Amino acid sequence: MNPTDGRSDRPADPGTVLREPSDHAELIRKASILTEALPWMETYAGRTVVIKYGGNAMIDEELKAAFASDIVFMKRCGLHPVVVHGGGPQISAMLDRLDIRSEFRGGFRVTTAEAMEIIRMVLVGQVGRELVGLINAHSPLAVGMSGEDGGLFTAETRTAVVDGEEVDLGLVGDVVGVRTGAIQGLIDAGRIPVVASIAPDVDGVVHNVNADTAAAALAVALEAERLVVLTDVEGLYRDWPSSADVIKEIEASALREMLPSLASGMVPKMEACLRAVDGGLTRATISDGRVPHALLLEIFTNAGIGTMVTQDGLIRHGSRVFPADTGIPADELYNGGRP
Ligand SMILES: Nc1ncnc2c1ncn2[C@@H]1O[C@H](COP(=O)(O)OP(=O)(O)O)[C@@H](O)[C@H]1O
Ligand SMILES: CC(=O)N[C@@H](CCC(=O)OP(=O)(O)O)C(=O)O
Repeated sequence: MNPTDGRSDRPADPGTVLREPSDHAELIRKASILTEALPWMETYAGRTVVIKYGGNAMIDEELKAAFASDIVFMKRCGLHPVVVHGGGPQISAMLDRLDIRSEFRGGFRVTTAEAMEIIRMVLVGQVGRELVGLINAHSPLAVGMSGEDGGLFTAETRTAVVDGEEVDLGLVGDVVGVRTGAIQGLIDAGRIPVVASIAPDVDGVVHNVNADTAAAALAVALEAERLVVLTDVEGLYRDWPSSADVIKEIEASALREMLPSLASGMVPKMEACLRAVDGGLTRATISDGRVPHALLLEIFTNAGIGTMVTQDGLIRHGSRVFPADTGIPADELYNGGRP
């Protein structure tokens, strides 16, 4: 990408133009945004951040391009982004075109062997390819892979519980094993892994894994610093669908209590956040992927956006979350100190 893009309105010699006071205010505002980002860059430098990019947040071309540039921005700031993508709407569209019926139970797609072939084709051959292309339009950093590559994921067939009853989902899997070697190799080589959420079981039978589930399993296995799930709502609503009251922050135990009352796509998402914090991440966030550059706002600003799920017993200072028993003065923590 041409680094002078967006600067074409700049005078050839900025020194010849006396800027209006309002320009100064605008410039100071821009500078303050950059300085706000600095402690976050320091905190996250060299750290792995797993980002789940949901199919519903992927249907707008401009948003997709903004997402790709955010990922490259993170990489250039010294973070190690790892993308796990969904593709639910894209899978549904292709299954419809081919006249293959599919339904969701408890937030998971009931998957026949026939549907599985299409799901694999759409996730690996279509959605993943497109994301890799969008990132690589900036720099050739992204490498696509799926849970089948390098033995990344091992799946086990899972069921769902709907209205207290166990439901058979067909070839839907949970991730029971993660071999991080291939991903770590890519990270070490300066690449950005872009992962499709399908996975073979021990017999090599490929399963359809919800992308939130896959992202959480990968974040835990990589001992990632953050899991950010981008979706098509502002966050977790308290009384959805009757209210749009977004829960800004919730501890794992409170979320566990809320889980049985959640509906549709939020079930795998919140299960995934719990899995991440139970597995050692201090927090996992659901952010609104419909907001351009939501990822930058979540990672590099003090306020962040969306719903943050934290381990129990964490304290907050600003929007940063640290274990309560670190004994480190809050001011030090706020300035980028790590427990
Ligand atoms: N409590 C809730 N708060 C927010 N959204 C909810 C809630 N319960 C169910 N949902 C639904 O979950 C959807 C997000 O899940 P999903 O469609 O699978 O997204 P994605 O494609 O990003 O994985 C929302 O669009 C909303 O319809
Ligand atoms: C088992 C299951 O439901 N798998 C999902 C996989 C894709 C996905 O998770 O896509 P989103 O993130 O866009 O929802 C599906 O078939 O739709």
